Amino acid sequence: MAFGLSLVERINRARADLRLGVPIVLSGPTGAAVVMAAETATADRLDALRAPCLVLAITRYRAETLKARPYDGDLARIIVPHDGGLSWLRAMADPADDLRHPMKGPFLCARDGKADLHRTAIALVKTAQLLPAALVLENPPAGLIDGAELTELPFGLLADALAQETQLSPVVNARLPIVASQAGRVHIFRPRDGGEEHYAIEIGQPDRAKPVLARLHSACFTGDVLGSLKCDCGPQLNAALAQMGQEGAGVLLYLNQEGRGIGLANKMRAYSLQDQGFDTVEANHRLGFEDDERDFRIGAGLLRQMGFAQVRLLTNNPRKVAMLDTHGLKVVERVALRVGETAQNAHYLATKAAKSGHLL
Ligand SMILES: Nc1nc2c(ncn2[C@@H]2O[C@H](COP(=O)(O)OP(=O)(O)OP(=O)(O)O)[C@@H](O)[C@H]2O)c(=O)[nH]1
Ligand SMILES: [Zn+2]
Repeated sequence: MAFGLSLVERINRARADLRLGVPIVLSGPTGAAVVMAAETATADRLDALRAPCLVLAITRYRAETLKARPYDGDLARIIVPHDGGLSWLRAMADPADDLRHPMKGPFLCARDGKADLHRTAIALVKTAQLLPAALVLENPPAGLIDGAELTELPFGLLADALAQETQLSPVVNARLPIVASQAGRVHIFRPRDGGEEHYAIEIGQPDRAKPVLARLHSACFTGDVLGSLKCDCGPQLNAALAQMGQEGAGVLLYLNQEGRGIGLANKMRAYSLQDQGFDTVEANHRLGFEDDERDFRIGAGLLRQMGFAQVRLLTNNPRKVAMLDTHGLKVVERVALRVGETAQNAHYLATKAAKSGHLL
């Protein structure tokens, strides 16, 4: 069975399928369910799935915006109406036109039976960085999936597998002199689950026996690369590296968790909603996401793997401090990082302080 796929490998295949618009199958002892991401569904595949019990699973945040009943607490199961076509589906998943077409209901929401399968379907779609909305057809007719060669996942093992801490392996490291320091070194780490690679920029040779000046920086293409004035990421990145350069030692983790973990496409959807007047937290919620979808365990794991046990953490985000503390890193000091305030990001920073607990 050398070529038999492990669960992690199958989950990754499923993720790629969902991005392609290909359905996947979740199977358990009581039967199977077909799952397809709303964002990438095609008209013919939606028609193939059509049945009276076809459900669109969305998170409670999206349900609140749509005024649908989240009977399952954290999610709602909306029965797909018989005339609900692709444009209905897209409008349910994507809030871009909510303001132009505010009333999409009334909706019929399922409340019988369990929602575990739907919860897992949404979690899978999220990890594919698609809009968090999934079509779920339980007990599909045999003819629909037989011979279709769809990726099949054992439903019972999925929730645990998805919640597991990402294991990262070092790939390579090489010297990289940068403006902040001649003694820079970039390390590349690759997750064993086929997900995003993450990077560590080590400045100097930090003493592993002492607290290291550290930053967990989340990727921000718009801020780090383009010099966006909507956030403070670019100046924070440069200021953190500059301080490490001045002190002669430090480590900056560049975590590929763009858009607080929702991916660049979804972040730009959030920006488009911000253009309609919503703040950064409201925009995430209207899309159906939590305000922060990042897994900070990745940063903790990387620091531990690099031999660090204590940090002086450059951040204004108390959640980062708390997460490191609970995952084996002692934060001996929080070092404030307040740079890059502009007229354009004042509201964004104020929202993070008011709603996400950021320290001023
Ligand atoms: N979803 C979403 N993500 C955003 C928005 N603005 C910036 N980001 C992302 O937010 C992340 C910024 O994270 P960090 O720089 O770690 O900031 P933080 O959590 O405020 O913590 P500190 O900077 O350490 O204080 C990056 O991944 C950005 O891409 C936004 O309006 N919506
Ligand atoms: Zn940014």
